[in-house]
Amino acid sequence: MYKIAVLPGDGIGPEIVPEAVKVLEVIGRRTGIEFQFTEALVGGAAIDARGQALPPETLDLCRQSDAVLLGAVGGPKWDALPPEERPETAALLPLRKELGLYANLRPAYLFEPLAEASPLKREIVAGTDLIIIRELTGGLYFGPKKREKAGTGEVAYDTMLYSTAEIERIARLAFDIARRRRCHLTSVDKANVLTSSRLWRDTVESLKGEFPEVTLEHMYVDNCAMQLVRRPTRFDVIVTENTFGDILSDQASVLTGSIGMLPSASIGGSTALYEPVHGSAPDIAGQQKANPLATILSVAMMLKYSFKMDGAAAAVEAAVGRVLAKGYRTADIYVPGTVLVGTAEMGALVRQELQEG
Ligand SMILES: NC(=O)C1=CN([C@@H]2O[C@H](COP(=O)(O)OP(=O)(O)OC[C@H]3O[C@@H](n4cnc5c(N)ncnc54)[C@H](O)[C@@H]3O)[C@@H](O)[C@H]2O)C=CC1
Ligand SMILES: CC(C)CC(=O)C(=O)O
Ligand SMILES: [Mg+2]
Repeated sequence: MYKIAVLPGDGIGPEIVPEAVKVLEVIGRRTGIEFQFTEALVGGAAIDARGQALPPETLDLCRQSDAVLLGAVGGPKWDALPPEERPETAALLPLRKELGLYANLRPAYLFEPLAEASPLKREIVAGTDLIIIRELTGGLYFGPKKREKAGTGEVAYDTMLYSTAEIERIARLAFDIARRRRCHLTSVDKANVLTSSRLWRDTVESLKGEFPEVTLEHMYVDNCAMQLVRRPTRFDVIVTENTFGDILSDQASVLTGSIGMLPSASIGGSTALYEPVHGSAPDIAGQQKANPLATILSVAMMLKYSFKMDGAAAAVEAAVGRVLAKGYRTADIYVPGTVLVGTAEMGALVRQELQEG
C-alpha cells in the first residue's frame, strides 16, 4: 500500500488533480496495488481556510506519505499579500525545501501527433526528447533578499548563492541521468557574468572524469534559450540553476505543443513530489478548459520514480499517446480537424485507453 498526499491547491489545481488521481486508481485496480489518497490544503486555498499557505498538518502529511501530488498554487486573489505570506513563497518554496527536494526533473517530450500544435514548425520540433534538471532548493529563489527604503526611493536585491556541495549533488544526478539516456549533458549557466555561475561551471567540470561515457558541454543561458527553439533535438539532458531552469522549461514546453503537456518530478528527499510544470492558470480556472495531461504524466513519473512501477508508468504514457493519436485535444493543443474536449473528458479518455490497453 502506498500513501499519497494530494494537494490540489488553487486555480485549475482542483480540476486537473482529480483526473490524475483517477488514473492512479485504474492502475491500482490493474496491478492490485492499493493507493491511499489523503487530501490537504495548500496555497491560497489554505490561506482562505486556515490563515496560512502551508499549514503544519499539510507538511506533516507530506512527510508521512510515500509521494505527494500537487496541482498548483497562487492567483490574483493572493497577489497583494506580503511576500512572506503569498502562496508561492510561503507554501511552494518551503514545501520543496522542507522535503529536501533539490532536483526537479522536467522532461519535454513531443508526442508525435502534437507536432502541429506547436507554433514552431513540425521539422523543428519533430523528435524533441529532452529533460531539464532544475536545481530546486538553492540559487536565486533561496538566496538572501531584501527590499528597503533608500533616499527618496527603494533598493531591492535577490542573491544567486550556491555552495560546491549543492552544485555537486545536482550535477552528479544529471550526469547519472545522462548516462542512462543519450549520454549528452548540457550545463547551462551565465559564467561570462555571474560569479555563482563560474563556481557552477568549475564544479560541474570537475565531475566529468567520474562519468567518462557522458559528453559534457557548457552553454550560456541566453544562447540555450535560443538553441532550444532553433534545434531542440540537439539536447538530451540540461542541468541548470533554479531560476534558469524555471524559465527554460516553460519555453521548452512550447516544443511539446503546450505547457499543459509538461510533467515534473521533484526528488532528492525521502518523499518525492509530482506536479505539472505550469501554474494555477487563473485565466481558465473553473471552466473545464485546462489540459490535465501534464498532471497525468506527472503521476506516470510518480509510478516510475517513487514506486518503481516502470510498466505502469509506460502504460499511462502509452494511453496518453493513443488518446492524442485518436485526435482528442483540450483547447491549448487544439488544431482544426481534431476533437475539442474538456478537462474531465480528457481524463476519462485516458482512463478508457488504460483499461482497454
Ligand atoms: N508550481 C506552481 O504552483 C506554480 C504557480 N504559479 C502561479 O500560478 C499563477 C498563474 O501564473 P502564470 O504566470 O499565469 O502561469 P501559468 O502556468 O499558470 O499560465 C500561463 C498560461 O498557460 C496556460 N496554461 C497553464 N496550464 C495550463 C493547462 N494545464 N492547460 C491549458 N493551459 C494552461 C494558462 O491558461 C496561461 O495562459 C501565478 O499566481 C503564479 O505565481 C506559476 C507557476 C508554477
Ligand atoms: C513560484 C515559482 C517558483 C513556481 C514556478 O514557476 C515553478 O516552479 O515552475
Ligand atoms: Mg515555473
